[in-house]
Amino acid sequence: MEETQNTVSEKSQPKSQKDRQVVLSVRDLTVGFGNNLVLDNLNLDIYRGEILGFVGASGTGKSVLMRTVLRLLPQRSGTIEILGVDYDKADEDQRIALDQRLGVLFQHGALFSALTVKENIQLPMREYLHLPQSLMDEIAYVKLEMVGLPADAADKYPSELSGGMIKRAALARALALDPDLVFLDEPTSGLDPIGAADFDALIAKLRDTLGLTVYMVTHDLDSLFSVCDRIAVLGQKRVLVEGTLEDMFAFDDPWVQSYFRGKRARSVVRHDDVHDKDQPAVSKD
Ligand SMILES: Nc1ncnc2c1ncn2[C@@H]1O[C@H](COP(=O)(O)OP(=O)(O)OP(=O)(O)O)[C@@H](O)[C@H]1O
Repeated sequence: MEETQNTVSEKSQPKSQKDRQVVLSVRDLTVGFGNNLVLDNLNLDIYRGEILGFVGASGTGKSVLMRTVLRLLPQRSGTIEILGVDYDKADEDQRIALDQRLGVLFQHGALFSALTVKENIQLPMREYLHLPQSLMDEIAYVKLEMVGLPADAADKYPSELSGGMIKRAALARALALDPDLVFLDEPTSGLDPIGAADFDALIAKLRDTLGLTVYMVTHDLDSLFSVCDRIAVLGQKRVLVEGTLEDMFAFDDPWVQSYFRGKRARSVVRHDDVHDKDQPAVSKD
């Protein structure tokens, strides 16, 4: 990241980070709609195996960035490299191969209501792979188990599931092709605190066991404080700051300060861990 981006300097990052593999690299990305410039020369890196929490005030462009990275929206300028592939320069075969290495959990799950859970999970397999039905069934049951859903959820329709089950079923679909990089758009929104904490724990477990890299757009302070390795804040049409929670606490910006040091944040941070009165420590419980 260039220093002009106001990112945390390399000195304050863990030393090993410099050697880590960049899985997603966004450079000088500009996206807009008519006169509405949403992202202006934005830069962002995500490293292999990390859970990156992406935050920002409502309407700053978090969804626009995610959708642009997923090629669902066009960019005006800039480059996006995922797993070493620049989609704009890639040929058809490279694009298809890249698409299979990405998993997406859209906000509210976005399951097809006319399909059962099993059929939803099998959609990516049908699109990209030519497998016998019996094998696709087997894989679907493995994915269900992976996300903590019972086998009998397979034949249910989305309308028969609770909000938490829909998120898990959508996650199972996102994992259908064993992706390297998973995009989660507000995965815990609409869940009660216990359901949200369980979902966070599931994401951390999947990252640990499958070696996933996770890009998580979230407003959930509990998620940021409990499972995210790094945080990036979107503001003023670019990444204002990226780094650890301590970097967020130290960053001099009114929105960042009120978000990470506000009343809501203070209720999540464990006060008995506070090292000094200006620098609250963070609970990882
Ligand atoms: N398809 C589109 N056409 C025109 N403008 C759009 C489109 N999608 C998003 N925008 C605009 O881009 C800006 C950023 O929207 P976006 O949905 O990315 O915000 P966000 O940070 O995800 O907000 P929230 O946290 O509320 O979900 C808004 O001004 C929005 O109106």
